[in-house]
Amino acid sequence: MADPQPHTARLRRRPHRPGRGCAAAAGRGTPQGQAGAGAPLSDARSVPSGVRRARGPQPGPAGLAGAGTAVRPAAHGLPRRTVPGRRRGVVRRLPRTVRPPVRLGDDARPAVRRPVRTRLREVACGVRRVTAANHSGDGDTGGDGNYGGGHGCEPGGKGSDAERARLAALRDGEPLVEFAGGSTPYIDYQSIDVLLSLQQPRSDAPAELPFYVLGQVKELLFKLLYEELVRVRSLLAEDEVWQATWVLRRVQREAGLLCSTWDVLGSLAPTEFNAFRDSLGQASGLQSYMYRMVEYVLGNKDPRLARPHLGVPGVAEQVRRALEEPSVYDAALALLARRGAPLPATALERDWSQPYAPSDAAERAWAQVYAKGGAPGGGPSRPESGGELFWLAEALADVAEAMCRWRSLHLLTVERIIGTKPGTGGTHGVAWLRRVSEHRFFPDLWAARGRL
Ligand code: HEM
Ligand SMILES: N[C@@H](CC(=O)c1ccccc1NC=O)C(=O)O
Repeated sequence: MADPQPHTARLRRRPHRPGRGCAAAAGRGTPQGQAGAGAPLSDARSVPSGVRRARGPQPGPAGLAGAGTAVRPAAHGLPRRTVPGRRRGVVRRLPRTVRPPVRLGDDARPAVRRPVRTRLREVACGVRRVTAANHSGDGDTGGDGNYGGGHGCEPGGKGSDAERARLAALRDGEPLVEFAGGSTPYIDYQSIDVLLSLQQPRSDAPAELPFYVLGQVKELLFKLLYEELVRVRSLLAEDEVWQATWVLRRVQREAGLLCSTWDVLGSLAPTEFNAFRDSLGQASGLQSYMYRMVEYVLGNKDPRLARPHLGVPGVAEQVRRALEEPSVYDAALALLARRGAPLPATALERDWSQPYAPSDAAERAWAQVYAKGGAPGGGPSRPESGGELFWLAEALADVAEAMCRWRSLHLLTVERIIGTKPGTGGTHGVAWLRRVSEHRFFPDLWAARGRL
């Protein structure tokens, strides 16, 4: 069987040695003592290879809560206060030093909203919760049905069908337009003001805003994918195969959404991108911890790529957990074993933080699933005949394919924009992306095709 995981296999043959060699970040800042040619820039602050020694405090709240609570250090490779630009001096904004958390405790709900910056600062200090509804519902609007109290429908609280029906009838279907407390329920629900304060391009180049916003959109989708996949893993562990399959159906669509963002980025002319590329310094999507966590939960475990995150308080713990926990694929294999597939212990009890080695037994097990699950004529069988594993296999294949598409589109778009130039993250660019896009999530599931 051809090795479907050239990347991880290569890593096994040639272990990473910190501080050796030099990155190929030709002309872009100061390389920081990287692994061999084409290896990405990572935090070279003497974190040894492996992931067991995280640096800094690690609050490590459950799930993703607390992600991004860190007060950020200066961007690598760039002076903290000035960002070199190509046109018109181009220093418009300073790098942010404060980020809001994703979720904090359910406390401290001030009745009046303060400016976003103040709130961000409070949030960063853990004083308040970003998503807390700030209305107390105390400003009665005098019976016109607008929020403000007296209707039992608190802006920050729960509504109900009956409540909404009463309100719509009372106002003859006119929208609610007055809200007490200096905010709207919409802002309060999704922290829209905070969200929309987080776009801070570093140059005046017109194409930087679309690049910036699309980058943020992708991060949100990575986060969503990660959370959904963690749920899939739990459902598989609980033998809730149909429910897991149902969530995977949605995950495929979410990954499709991720793919369509390349339509927009692909419209950037090389010259448009070059107009702000220097402002990026050594920042690279390769340093996306949310993406790394998605790769890990899907089962592509490469401990070396956790390293950039190990010095980031609040992030290190999450990345480490994603690396060390079983993946969705590990959970699927355990399920197959519980259903009688003869899988070796090496596939079922192993160090989850290490790359998965494709297995002939697993390949045969998936082939069995297709053989059993397929109705006469090759169609899917009915659930009661054990066909749920067939549906699961195809849902997993859908997600694997969607993620491969995302990577291929990335590769294609990058080739179109920067050609053969090195990446900002220290790699040879397209050559790195080509190699990582060869990886197949759930490799035995792909290999099983050759047996059917
Ligand atoms: C459109 C302009 C973009 C270019 C030219 C570009 C280029 C590159 C390059 C050259 C790499 C290899 C690492 C390096 O040396 O930097 C890379 C990696 C990566 N980029 Fe992009 N990228 C772009 C947009 C994005 C966007 C919008 C995202 C999504 C947030 C993204 C996510 C990633 C990820 C996750 C990796 C790591 C892939 C892996 O190692 O598995 N990139 N990119
Ligand atoms: N690696 C890219 C830059 C890049 O991907 C990037 C840089 C800063 C912030 C986000 C980035 N990518 C994903 O959103 C490059 O070589 O130009």
